[in-house]
Parts: sequence; structure tokens; C-alpha cells
Amino acid sequence: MSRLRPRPQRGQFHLARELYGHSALGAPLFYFPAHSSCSAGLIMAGTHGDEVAAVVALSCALRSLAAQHLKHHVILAVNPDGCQLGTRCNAHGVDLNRNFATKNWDGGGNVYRWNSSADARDVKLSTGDSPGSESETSALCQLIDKLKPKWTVSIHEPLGCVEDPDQTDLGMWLAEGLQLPLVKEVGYQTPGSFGTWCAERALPCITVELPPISADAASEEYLDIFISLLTHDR
Ligand SMILES: C[C@H](N)C(=O)N[C@H](CCC(=O)N[C@H](CCC[C@H](N)C(=O)O)C(=O)O)C(=O)O
Ligand SMILES: [Zn+2]
Repeated sequence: MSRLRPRPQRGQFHLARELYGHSALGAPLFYFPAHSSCSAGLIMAGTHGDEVAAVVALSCALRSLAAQHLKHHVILAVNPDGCQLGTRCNAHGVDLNRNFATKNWDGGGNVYRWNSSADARDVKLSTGDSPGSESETSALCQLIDKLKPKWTVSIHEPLGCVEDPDQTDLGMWLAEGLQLPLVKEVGYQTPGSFGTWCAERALPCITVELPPISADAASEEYLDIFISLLTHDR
């Protein structure tokens, strides 16, 4: 029996989802549980609301897959308010990927690039009033403490690389499948980031950075590799 669902049936979700918290504006935070949670990883997108090709491509892969083949937990939008508003930050103006309670959390704020054409990383955001101050951040950390995934993959854009500080087999497999360079770091400091939070608890974290791409193109270009990731059994 095919692991894929007929394309005419992929328009809406067929999978159960579980609530794990609420966003700053009260939107539900939910995840799609793996069919069998033993040795499952966690795959997530939408930490930044201006990086939505990853959200759409991961959603298309999830809706293409027959439920019994889903081997890992999935969060499509870590930051639903940012995805709704089209902003990198959450509704409090906080860059969630600088809000995690890490040793190097920096309350002085963060900057990001307006877009790939920008000549500087100069758009200012808050990193929160305190480490883990945001409901999206604390709910995600509590979920991970509960699920204990064996690894995490966090999908961003538009840097076009696979960041894997531990150079794991999964990272190498993803870099090859995505045809993106495998790097140990994205090239600038990310205090208070999810990857740093994972490193501090010896949880493998791979950050996929898609290149600049439309949601339409990403749903074609990355469908197969994302379906393979959702069913990956290592
Ligand atoms: C789409 C934006 N306009 C943009 O250009 N953003 C990029 C940064 C993209 C991004 O968010 N990347 C990283 C992911 C960091 C991974 C980190 N190593 C970790 O530990 O989590 C980020 O959070 O900055 C830009 O250049 O500003
Ligand atoms: Zn990002």
C-alpha cells in the first residue's frame, strides 16, 4: 500500500493534533504527534513568521503522507502570531529564536536582515524581558521536556545551508537530500537560540536554512526530501 495519499485528498489535514500551549495573542500551539512516539524526533518550522516557504513545504509533505507512516512529531508554526502577521517576531515584538533560556541569553535585543538584498542586518527586535519570557518559547520547552525527542530539526530561510554543529549522519543525509552545504554554524552569533538551548541539554539540533524560494516552488522542490524526513527511521 502506498505511503502517499492521493493528491486530490491532500487539501486538508487528516491527522490528529495535540495542543501544547497558546501564543501571545491566544492562538493554539499544536503539534502533530508521531504515529509511534518511540525514538521519534521533532521537526519544526515557523519560528519566524517571515520564513513561510518552509511552513508550506512541511505542511504539504505532512498532508501527502498516510498517517501510519509519520515517524516524528511535527510543529508547523512555532510562532503562529508571527506567521499570521508576516513578521519574524511574535506579537510582542520578540525574536523567539533569541528568547530561549540559555547561558548566553542577551537582553539587549537582536537584529536581522530585512531581506536577502539588504546590505546590513539592521532591523531591530526584542529578545524578551527575560529568558524564556514568551509563551511560545516556554510551551515549546515544556513540550520537548515531555516528548524527549531523540533529535530536532528546525527549518528556517533564506540562508541556503544545513547547520549541524555535531555533523551527524542525519545532518549529512539532509544536506545531500536538500543539495545544500553542510555547515557547523550559520556565520553569526545567535545567543538565546533554540539550537543553543538544545546544545546545553545535549539534544541534537539541525537547522535547515532553505534558500530564498517561494512557497509554491518549495512545495515542489522539497516535497520528496521532507516526506523522507517525516518517515526517516534513524
Ligand atoms: C527572512 C529574513 N528576512 C532573513 O533574512 N533572516 C535571516 C536569518 C534567518 C534565520 O532566522 N536564521 C537563523 C537560524 C539560527 C540557527 C541557530 N544556529 C540556532 O541555534 O537556532 C536565525 O535565527 O537568525 C537573516 O540573515 O537575518
Ligand atoms: Zn529564521
